[in-house]
Amino acid sequence: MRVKKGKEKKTNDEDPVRNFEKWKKKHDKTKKRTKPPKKKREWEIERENIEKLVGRYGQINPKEVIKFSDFPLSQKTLRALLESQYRQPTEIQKQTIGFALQGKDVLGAAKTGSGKTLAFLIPVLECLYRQQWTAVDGLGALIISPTRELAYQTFEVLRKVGKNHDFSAGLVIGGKDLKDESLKIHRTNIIICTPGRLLQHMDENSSFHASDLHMLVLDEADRILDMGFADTVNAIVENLPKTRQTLLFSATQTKSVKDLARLSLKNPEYVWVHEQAKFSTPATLEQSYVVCELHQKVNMLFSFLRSHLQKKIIVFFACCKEVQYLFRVFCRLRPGISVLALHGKQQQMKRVEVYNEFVRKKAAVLFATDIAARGLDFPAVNWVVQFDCPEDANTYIHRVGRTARYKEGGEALLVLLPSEEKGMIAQLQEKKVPINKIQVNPEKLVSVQQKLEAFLAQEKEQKERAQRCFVSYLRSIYLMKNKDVFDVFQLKLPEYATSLGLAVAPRVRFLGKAQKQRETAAQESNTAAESDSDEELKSFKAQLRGDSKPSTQNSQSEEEEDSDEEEEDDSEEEDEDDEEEERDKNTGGLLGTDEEEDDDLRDVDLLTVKQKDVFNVNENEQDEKVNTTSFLSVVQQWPPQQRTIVQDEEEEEEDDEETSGINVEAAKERLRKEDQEFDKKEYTRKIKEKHRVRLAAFLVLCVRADSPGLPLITLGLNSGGRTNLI
Ligand SMILES: Nc1ncnc2c1ncn2[C@@H]1O[C@H](COP(=O)(O)OP(=O)(O)OP(=O)(O)O)[C@@H](O)[C@H]1O
Repeated sequence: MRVKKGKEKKTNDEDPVRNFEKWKKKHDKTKKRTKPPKKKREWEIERENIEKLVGRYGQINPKEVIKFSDFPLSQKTLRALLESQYRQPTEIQKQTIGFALQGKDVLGAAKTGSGKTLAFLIPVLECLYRQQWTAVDGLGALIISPTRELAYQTFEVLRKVGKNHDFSAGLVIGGKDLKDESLKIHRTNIIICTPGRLLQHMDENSSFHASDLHMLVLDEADRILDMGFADTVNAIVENLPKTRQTLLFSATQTKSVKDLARLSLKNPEYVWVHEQAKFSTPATLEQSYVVCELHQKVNMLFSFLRSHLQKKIIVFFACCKEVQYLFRVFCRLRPGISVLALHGKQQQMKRVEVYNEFVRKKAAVLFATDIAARGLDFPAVNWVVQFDCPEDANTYIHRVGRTARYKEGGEALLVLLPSEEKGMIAQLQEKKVPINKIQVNPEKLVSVQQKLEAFLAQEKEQKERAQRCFVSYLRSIYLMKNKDVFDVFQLKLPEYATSLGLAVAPRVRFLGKAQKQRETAAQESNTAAESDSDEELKSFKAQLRGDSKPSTQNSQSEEEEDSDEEEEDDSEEEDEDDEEEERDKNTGGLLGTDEEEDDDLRDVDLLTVKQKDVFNVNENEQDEKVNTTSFLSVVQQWPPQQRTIVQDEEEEEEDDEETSGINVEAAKERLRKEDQEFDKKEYTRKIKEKHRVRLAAFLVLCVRADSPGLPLITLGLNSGGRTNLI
């Protein structure tokens, strides 16, 4: 058996064909083992992915896009969008992202709240991703925002949607040591900045260079221009490489936006999403206006807040001093809802704090100047109340744009003086804003004047604030360009002063001067009409007439004079703002809960709305007429007969306690005397204060130079969204 086996084996080994087959098999195996298929490196895969994406750019058809994933976007961006709950692009995003990916310049205009921020952030991220941009490549994209708040907000969105990328991003908005910022800027890939600060870096920071910049974004271009940054932006644009791509976004199409577009864009694609739209404001926004005498406005606002305790409301005012004063007194009046204030005289950190607090709160009222009007995205705002008439229809549109954002519903109430109604409504009509006239139920109107008088009698500082509020409001009206809407001489000043709690209207020097100029001009124009034969004299008088109008220059000098004074107490006021808010948190803000049940009922009650379709939008509602007479005949009474009606008993008692020790008539008399003395003392005080403030400002500057501030927060947008302060 053994021999046989051995024999067989021998025979096999000797077969050359078999041996060759065996050898070949063995050799092949070895070969495979020694040379595994080549694994592609990460950057190669990325490059292939990029090539595939770019290959699809030409086929983008906005009409076929439903989800973000229908765009050829990187996985890193798509994942972040999904994680941030952005699934379907809005119209402006659908229509602009394709062009921007293809490398075209874009001029995009769309209603407020329509999603313009993502329309430029996605292309920015994709542009740098395509270039495989890294930290060492420096500045690749620049986003210019009109205000610090908007820059901050855009930065927050960028952190969300860019978290899977490895780019660094920085916020350059001023307020911090330039040198410190300079060191970080050149290592930052995406900079979000305000125009003034950026130009300062370009001018003063030798290490700043933007020679490799790929993309420039001008966000809220209309606002940038309105704020007087046209020259600054032009100077910035001149310093940037011509090869860059530029995206310009605006909520409104004005002539100056088109001028800027001509200067900064090359053969742009114009995307005007709502051009054909019937209305220029979101369809989900319900808009109304009410005509109210100036001296009833504070009462009206208080009554409004009392009937909307569970809502999130923004109230827009004409000037900072008005916000400062009314914020304080409203905190003390305890409307039953948390009151916050946001205005330009607050320091940056404070503004960010207030912004975040209002974002967090479910029900609160934010008193704000137009600083909050554009671009700021506060979630779930139910109401926008325009306590003071906006400068123009565009400002109106921006203000109301703080509510009814991204398919949400919202309501807007515009408060107009009788003298403002005709001019402003005509403007809104022209701008395709559907707005209905409504009226306030006079029975539900609560008068707070006695309480204000009592506050002012108790605190001299409060009285001075009321006086500054009075003067500042008049100045803001006086400075308005559109005299068809804003006529300061039609305002009833004594009544207005009383409505703020002042016994006597403060003297307003610029109004006195303007009044004299008006009279002179009127006389001269009469004389001119009589002597129309003398051409030379006529033109001279025409010149005089021109001079006599309240010119901006004149008013500016007044403004400067007063602004010195205004700045005096800023830091002081801010501290007090904090204190007052603290007090509010502990008191007034808590009152809301009791009122929850009948909130909606009162809402209906105060605005017993006899809606009138001013633009004949709803033809079948035409028979509902507005009846303003009953309301006005009651509310114009003086002294006011009404006392607070909408109050719970507990509070009524508390209020009585608060005011019971005060004889209001005696207090008024005392105030009157004080006011007489006030004018005399004012001049001396101002001079002293100016010296004090200059010294204080100098000290503050010295301190600030050492203290850390917000502005340059350079963040790595790397995976996990870690925040790296560099
Ligand atoms: N595709 C989307 N899906 C869901 N929500 C979105 C989308 N795009 C934007 N939003 C949300 O809509 C709101 C408005 O967006 P954004 O602030 O970009 O509007 P905007 O057009 O810039 O407004 P404004 O002109 O007032 O600045 C934001 O809360 C944003 O998170």
